[in-house]
Formats: sequence, structure tokens, C-alpha cells
Amino acid sequence: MTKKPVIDIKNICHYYGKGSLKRQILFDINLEIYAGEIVIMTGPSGSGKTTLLSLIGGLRSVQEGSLKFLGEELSGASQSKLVEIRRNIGYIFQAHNLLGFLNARQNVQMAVELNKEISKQHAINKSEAMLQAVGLEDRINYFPDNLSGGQKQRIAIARALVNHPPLVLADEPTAALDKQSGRDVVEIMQTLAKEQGTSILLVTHDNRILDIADRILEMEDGHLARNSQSTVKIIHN
Ligand SMILES: Nc1ncnc2c1ncn2[C@@H]1O[C@H](COP(=O)(O)OP(=O)(O)OP(=O)(O)O)[C@@H](O)[C@H]1O
Repeated sequence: MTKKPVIDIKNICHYYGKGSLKRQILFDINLEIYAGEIVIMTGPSGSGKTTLLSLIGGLRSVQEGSLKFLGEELSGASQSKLVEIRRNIGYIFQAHNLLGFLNARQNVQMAVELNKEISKQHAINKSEAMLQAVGLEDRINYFPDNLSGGQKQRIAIARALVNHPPLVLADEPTAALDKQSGRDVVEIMQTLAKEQGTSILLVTHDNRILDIADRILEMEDGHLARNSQSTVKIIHN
């Protein structure tokens, strides 16, 4: 049986600027990501990681090549199609993007209520269960300002995973965290992703978390320089 990839990228190139200022940023990227896989992308600053992540997340239009999410082509897709695709992706960014006037539960609940068919009580129950899964059961009614960086990032994880999306994209999720909180955050992501069969694509400069990856990608000057099974696990275990 051949598995269908969650993400299937063929010959993606990307450019910024116009005319004489036009610069190629991504060069002939080919990549497949399968269900339940945790893929970490590393590489120097400016090598194109965030650009590729935003293309995969439907946050930027594909200019050249093919990018399929669960078999759906994003190249040439309408804005409404992109919006629909984005509903199936969880996003976790460095600056967690929590709303300060909502408490932890309400921040997660917001994501559940994107689905209009879910009742308010069901949305509350789902949100509380998810906060419990990330170890914040005693912080459900706290506002982000009264929580640590690691706790805020755990709310962001709960929000990204509460709808059980097939794909989660994370851009530097541990950048603002100390060593232990960073470790806790990625281990929670890893456990939940494996439980739910979610694929994770995580961009990081943080070498301390490479061992959670099934596969490591390395970007170099807009080229995918390495795409290999992780051997870091063997070194660490
Ligand atoms: N909106 C934009 N307009 C023009 N150039 C851009 C834009 N966004 C990024 N770039 C340029 O494209 C290149 C790749 O940027 P990108 O943010 O994808 O790299 P990165 O690998 O994610 O870097 P970092 O690790 O620092 O976040 C850089 O040279 C950057 O200056």
C-alpha cells in the first residue's frame, strides 16, 4: 500500500521583489511529509525556512511549482480555497499570538468555535480537555499576562491541536524559552502529535530539540541541502 503524503511539494521556486530587484529565494524544492511524521527544518538565518513554511501554510501564494496539501493543489488556488485549507492546519509561532483579553480557555475555545456546528458547551469541554493535555488544568482561567513564556506556548499548542488538524506548522516555538521549558513544550507537541497522527513541520535553530524529529531537513541558500532520517535519536538515547 502506498501512503499519500500530507504535504507533497514538487519543484517549488520562490522570488521576492520585482524587475531588477527580483531575487530568487527558494530553488527547486522537493519534499513529501507523511501522516504522523515530525520533521524539523534547520538552516542559517535567511536561508528561506520561513518562506517555505508560509507557502506550505497557505499564507503566501505559490509562484512556481506544485504544492499539494492532502492532494489539494495550492498553486493557483483561490483565496477562499486557501482559507479552507488553513482551517486544517495548526500554527504555532514564536510570539504565540494569544489574545490578551481572553483567558487560556477562551484562547483555545476560539479555535474550536471556527466550526459553527459545535455547541458552546462542547467547545468549552474540548478546550478544557486540551489544556489538561498540555498540563495547564490549574491555569484554565488565567490571562496570558499572568503566565510564563512556557505556559503561554503550551496554550498555543493546545489551540493549534484542539481541532486535531492533519498538519501543525511551528516556527521557532522554543526561541523565547529557557532550556527546560523549551524541552517540555516540544515533548508535549511530540506526544500529542503521535497520539493524534498529526504531522509536524517545525523550524528551529535550537539544536537541543533535534532529537524529537523523525526527519531533519536543512535549508542552505534556498536549497534543500539535507533531507534525511534523524540519527540524532540514536546519539541521544
Ligand atoms: N517579504 C519579503 N520581501 C523581500 N524579501 C524577503 C521577504 N521575506 C523574506 N525575505 C528575504 O528572503 C530570504 C529568506 O528569508 P526567510 O525569512 O525565509 O529565511 P529564514 O531561513 O526563515 O531566516 P530566519 O532563520 O532568520 O528566520 C532572506 O534573505 C530575507 O531577507
